[in-house]
Amino acid sequence: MIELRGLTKRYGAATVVDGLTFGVVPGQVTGFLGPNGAGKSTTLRMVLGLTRPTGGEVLIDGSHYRDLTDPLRQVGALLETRSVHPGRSAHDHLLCLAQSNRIPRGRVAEVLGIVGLESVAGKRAGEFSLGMGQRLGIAAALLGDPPILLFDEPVNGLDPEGIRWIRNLMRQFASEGRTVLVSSHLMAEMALTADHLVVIGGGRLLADTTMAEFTEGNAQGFVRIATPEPRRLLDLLRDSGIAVEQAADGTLSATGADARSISALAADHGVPLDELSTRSASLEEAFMRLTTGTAEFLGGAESREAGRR
Ligand SMILES: Nc1ncnc2c1ncn2[C@@H]1O[C@H](COP(=O)(O)OP(=O)(O)OP(=O)(O)O)[C@@H](O)[C@H]1O
Repeated sequence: MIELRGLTKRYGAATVVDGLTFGVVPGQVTGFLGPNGAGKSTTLRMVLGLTRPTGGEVLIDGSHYRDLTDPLRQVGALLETRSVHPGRSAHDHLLCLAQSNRIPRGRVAEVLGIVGLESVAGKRAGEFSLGMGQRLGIAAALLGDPPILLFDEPVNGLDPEGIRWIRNLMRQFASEGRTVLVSSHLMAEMALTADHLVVIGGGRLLADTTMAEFTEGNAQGFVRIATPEPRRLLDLLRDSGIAVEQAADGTLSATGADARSISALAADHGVPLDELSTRSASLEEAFMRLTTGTAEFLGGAESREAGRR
């Protein structure tokens, strides 16, 4: 169990983690989601005692990280920036870690097996692909067979096969009763991996909910309408109490009414329709709505848009 209580980090005038309070429980995958720069890595580094909080605290099974008697056996972590000596083989890297943490050397072969690196155990880590490097990082996190595992953006840059492998591994760890906290900036990925969701933006807690609740509350349907008379139909829909927005391409999106009643309304007023289709909003859109304005780095048009806000 990990408990964050009012966890805060300031760098100069910037508050990058702002009073975070939430718990991460065993037996499930908790997704830690937020746009780039939201403060996820800083939070995870504070959990691991690598960055000192400005305020608040983190408890790991009731203790601060620095007070853990055998940290590698209690918490395993895969961070974004890893330090592996490029000239050292995967096997030797793990052996070195095991020896300095009083972990039996037999465990090295076990973890190499779990992550599927046995056949390249003698190869220099500097020659590893990104996916193999991730596997090695996970092997290191597993060395002490810890009940708590943290993963910072573990699927970044991986191919679909690698992503699926990591996803299954997380689920397996959770089913073994471990506490699994995994950060990501990809909602769709979290939807496939996490049971519980903690969303942050601008260092603040935006949501702490089960994945099921988030999906139910946000995967709201809407009706997309294309018409040569969008302005007229927009007014008609609004006058009937139907919430409707017009997109940049001129199409309308209506919520709170089904396609049949919109079609009837348009027919009654002689408004021609080119398209009428029922769509479901993606979780990615719900995530964007939740975090809009908090993202530090958005691409292209979105970034300029955010800059104007
Ligand atoms: N050592 C530091 N000194 C000053 N600012 C920092 C430091 N470390 C992080 N920051 C800032 O803190 C903010 C949060 O960064 P952090 O890496 O925790 O976010 P993140 O959610 O993990 O983002 P990403 O997905 O891009 O890794 C950013 O604005 C970053 O520039």
